[in-house]
Amino acid sequence: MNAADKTDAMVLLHDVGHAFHANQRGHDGADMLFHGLTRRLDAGHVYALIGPSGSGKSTLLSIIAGWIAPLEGSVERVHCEQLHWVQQNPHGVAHRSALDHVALPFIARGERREAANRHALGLLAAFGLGSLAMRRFCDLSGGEAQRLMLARGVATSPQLLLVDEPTAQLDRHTAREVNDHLHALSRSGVIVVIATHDPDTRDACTDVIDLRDYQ
Ligand SMILES: Nc1ncnc2c1ncn2[C@@H]1O[C@H](COP(=O)(O)OP(=O)(O)OP(=O)(O)O)[C@@H](O)[C@H]1O
Repeated sequence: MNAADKTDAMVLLHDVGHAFHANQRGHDGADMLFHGLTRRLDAGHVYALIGPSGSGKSTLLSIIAGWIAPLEGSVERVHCEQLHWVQQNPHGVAHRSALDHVALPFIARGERREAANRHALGLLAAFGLGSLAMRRFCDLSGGEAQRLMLARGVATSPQLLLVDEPTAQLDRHTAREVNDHLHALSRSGVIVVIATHDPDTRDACTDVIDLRDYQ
């Protein structure tokens, strides 16, 4: 997928607020995790979702995904039929190649193996994994495996890609390898939201949502 495939998908957050516990409610939002969050999320943008630990980043990802109903406000997902969530810890099939991991979503959508491999190789290259296409998942480094998960996420052709702390488990050098390739996400034409503590990840994104602005 590239910018030419950009969709008119969007997510509209209307005055969204959330609290899990009764004692977080009822003080005009003062004790909410966050409140009053109104934003429009557009395709082709990569949003860094930042804020201190416990401020509600993962919670907001789940609200955007529709897995948690916000206590206040509402979320409109327009043309967002397909979403993909990239977890903190890369999960793959140990003895399958990197290429297999990214080609499979194309094959599942009905592409023949040759076309699926061609599309998968394009995505692997975009995430700096072109030379590792035939390497088994179990032989990839942590940073390579995380980039593979991002490439596979794009391969599933979602309108909405949610990424939870992609560099949290990585050392600085490996984290930089991941951050250096995040621009490939903005070219994917997908709405991407990345919860992160990493200032380099934040800087690699096109937009920032800082939960401190909604406390
Ligand atoms: N299902 C739940 N029930 C009750 N409380 C919850 C639930 N999920 C999260 N919380 C609480 O809500 C707060 C926000 O959690 P969340 O995981 O969204 O924060 P975060 O900003 O992603 O944190 P971190 O940066 O440490 O991952 C925390 O105090 C957490 O304990």
